[in-house]
Amino acid sequence: MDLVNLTVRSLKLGDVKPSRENFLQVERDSITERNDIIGERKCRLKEKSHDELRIINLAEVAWHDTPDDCWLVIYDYVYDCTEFLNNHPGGQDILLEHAGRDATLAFISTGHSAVANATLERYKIGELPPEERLFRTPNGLKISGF
Ligand code: HEM
Repeated sequence: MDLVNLTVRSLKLGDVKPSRENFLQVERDSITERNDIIGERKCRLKEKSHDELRIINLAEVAWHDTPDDCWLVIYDYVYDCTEFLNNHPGGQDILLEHAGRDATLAFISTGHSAVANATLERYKIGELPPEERLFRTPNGLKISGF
């Protein structure tokens, strides 16, 4: 495209004035889109029901203690953190130190945010059998507020 054509084109574009209504509609559309995305994320992070969770005991968790297969126990729930290793803001080494074991105290003492707690849900794959739980009683009641 030569210079004359370009100039004519930009003059034409300059004539198109965005109306206030168009602008508001674009805003409305983008807000609706954003709300849909947030809603979808909330759904995905919704707490898994007990029926969806597999009972996994500590002996089984212990087998998953490598960078290719890293499970952690936090608050009596079992998490497969393998895919999260490279994305953990605290680094992967600290997760690997607890691979195959209970990491609840380490997780609490680091003072993780609400975002971190919500992120956990994504990796939840099961829960400990009632007799191995520390934070929830066998009838499902929580012992501590978490
Ligand atoms: C699946 C389990 C875990 C998830 C989803 C997770 C998530 C996160 C997130 C989102 C952050 C950013 C700060 C925040 O929002 O709180 C963070 C930071 C951190 N995490 Fe974790 N974490 C997990 C397990 C652990 C464990 C077991 C430890 C062991 C001590 C740990 C140690 C840290 C540290 C030291 C930081 C701070 C990094 C910094 O500020 O430089 N995390 N984690």
